[in-house]
Amino acid sequence: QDIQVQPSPRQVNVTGKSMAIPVAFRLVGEQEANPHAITLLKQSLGDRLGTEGFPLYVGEKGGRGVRGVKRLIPDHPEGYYLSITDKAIMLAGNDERGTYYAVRTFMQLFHEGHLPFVEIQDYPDVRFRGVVEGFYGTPWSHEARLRQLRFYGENKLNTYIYGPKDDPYHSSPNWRKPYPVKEAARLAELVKVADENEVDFVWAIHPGLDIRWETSDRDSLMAKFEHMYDLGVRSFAVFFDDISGEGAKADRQVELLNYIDDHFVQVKPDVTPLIVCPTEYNKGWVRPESGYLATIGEKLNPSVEVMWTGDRVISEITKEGVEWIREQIKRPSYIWWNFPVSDYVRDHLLLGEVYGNGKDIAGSISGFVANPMEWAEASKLAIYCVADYTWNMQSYDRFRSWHRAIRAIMPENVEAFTVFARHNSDLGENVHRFRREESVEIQPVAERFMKGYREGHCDERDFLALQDEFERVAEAADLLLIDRENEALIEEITPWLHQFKILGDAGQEVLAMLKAGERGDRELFLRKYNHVKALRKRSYELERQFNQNPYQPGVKTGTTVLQPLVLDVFTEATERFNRQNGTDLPLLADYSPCKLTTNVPQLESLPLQVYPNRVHLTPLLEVVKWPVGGYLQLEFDDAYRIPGTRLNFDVKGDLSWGVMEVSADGETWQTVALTRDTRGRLNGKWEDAPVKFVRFTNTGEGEQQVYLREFYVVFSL
Ligand SMILES: C=CCNC1=N[C@@H]2[C@@H](O)[C@H](O)[C@@H](CO)O[C@@H]2S1
Repeated sequence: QDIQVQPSPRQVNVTGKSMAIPVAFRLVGEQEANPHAITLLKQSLGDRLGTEGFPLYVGEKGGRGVRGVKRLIPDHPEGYYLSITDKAIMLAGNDERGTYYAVRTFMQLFHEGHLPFVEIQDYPDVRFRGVVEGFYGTPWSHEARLRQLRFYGENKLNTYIYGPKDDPYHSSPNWRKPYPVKEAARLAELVKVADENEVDFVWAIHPGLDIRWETSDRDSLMAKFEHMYDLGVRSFAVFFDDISGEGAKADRQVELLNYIDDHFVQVKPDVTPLIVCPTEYNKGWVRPESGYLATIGEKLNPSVEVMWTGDRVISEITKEGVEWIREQIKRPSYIWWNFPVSDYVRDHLLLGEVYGNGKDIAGSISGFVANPMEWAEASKLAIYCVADYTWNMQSYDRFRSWHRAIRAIMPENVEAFTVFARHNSDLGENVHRFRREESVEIQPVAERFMKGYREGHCDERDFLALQDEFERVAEAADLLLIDRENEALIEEITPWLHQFKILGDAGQEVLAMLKAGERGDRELFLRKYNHVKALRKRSYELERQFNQNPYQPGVKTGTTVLQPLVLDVFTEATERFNRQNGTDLPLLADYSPCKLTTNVPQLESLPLQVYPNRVHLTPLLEVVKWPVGGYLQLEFDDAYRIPGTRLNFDVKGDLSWGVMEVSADGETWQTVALTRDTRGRLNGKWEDAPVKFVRFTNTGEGEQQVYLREFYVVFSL
């Protein structure tokens, strides 16, 4: 039988034979072996484990128990040798963590009451593997973190980096302060559970927003690290990302990091290498003239790990890309992979396969950690696949891994969760232009069917296939809504499950409406027409009710294939009905009264949030570099009054370099006076003749670095 072990082991030799699981095991090596490995064994074997019975040897290279197989143990960090024969079981680690991983693998080999005779030699491709809780948005809860750490133990991930942007003790204003008692106790518990699961708990600090390059702040940072050390933390990181101004200076950063390395990390006996998240953390943001990366490469202690997100903020990691950055920073990079993070597309769930990263990058990276969604349980799908990919890249198979992840996370509802995940994986339009495949199997059917329908014929086979898919969508939503095996996951995705149910119903009904139209059954057509409109309205209301955040409020599902199909069929069938019957039933307008044009590179594909009388620009998390002459322009489909407009760039000082103007024709422009309110936001309004254009331009002397915190325009006829 083929051995199903997660992550996929490197070298497996099976003999095809197996034995019944012994009723008792004689454990050899308990005193010397990694105690967490022993604890795990006891948990899984229970009272079968004792001093009599089938010999079970456990221990690290050099230990008495595993003396005989010393040369079979892979000489790599966290490597292990495992063998099961009719004589004995051997679980031998190259180091303590290797022994723990040998036990993790051993536990997966019990199935159908048999133990296969097998020999495994295994070790990971990537040294540091895991997750960085580094997203904007609601930080994970304490319980969610505890579940994550146990999940990492099961999947041989050895790193969890704590760096939630919205934790005020990680970032400004309280990075200088110790945690309050309650939070401190919870962090101490996380460190303990991480340890039990052989996970390095890395505590990160994000001081760059307001750090002053003086000894007082340096001492504050050192004191905070001492405070975290006292809580049990043995791994540390400093994040200098998403900042501008003083905090972004490379030589200052390097001076501080080397000081921390020399006076803290290197002097404590048990602290792992310091990790830094640089300000220029992707190739798209590198300014050769700034010499930032050169300073890092030449002056930063070689023992410090440097994080990197790839060619862009959100990007696939390629061999060429990691070799380029390795040249710049004079060391392997520690990849911060921005997937499945969704803090820039918060109305979407990213449940698709993990793909696009090179299988040949292991030699040029020291770490690979995934930045997840604020939905901890839902992120486990991608995290499971990252565990498989980073442990054994060459054997990684994106579909096999994704399918096994679903089985691991929702064993009671594999089919339903597969349908749900299949149609909730793309991001839709977004400022980073990062997209993922979605609804891959049904997409060609939908495209072919719609093309044929527009040409006047309705392919019966495709019709039935689409109807079947929408039925499966509706079934999956209901099955998952009542699922009790993973309540934390269902709680996270419930808004999307309701939306998914509506989508399944709407799809079936719009196809029934099409059929009624084909048969000339007016009465039935109108019934279906009204039902689909009702479903669309329910969907719209659901969007207004759940997941309200200032960035991408709402609940999107099936946005790449299924939703557009429902809209296309509805529009086509309704237009036909109107022509045949001389009626003018309204279509489901998805038009937008406003479009954005800009010459500021980072704003190019910025989605707009359009409401009945307001249009919002999606706020950005990163620093926006606004060049001289850079403008951002909204063009409306009609002339409107502008009773209010607001912008907030979160910059100190005044905004004398910028001007807001309106125009009726795009030729002649009038300036809109802006007044600053108590929270530093600039407000304006235009009450004269209605206008079609609103724009904001940098008319100053130099490039400006701003945060696009808020920019909206209220318009009314
Ligand atoms: C290597 C450093 C990466 N630092 C980053 N900080 C930001 C993260 O906090 C965001 O979650 C992520 C996605 O919006 O974008 C950049 S990535």
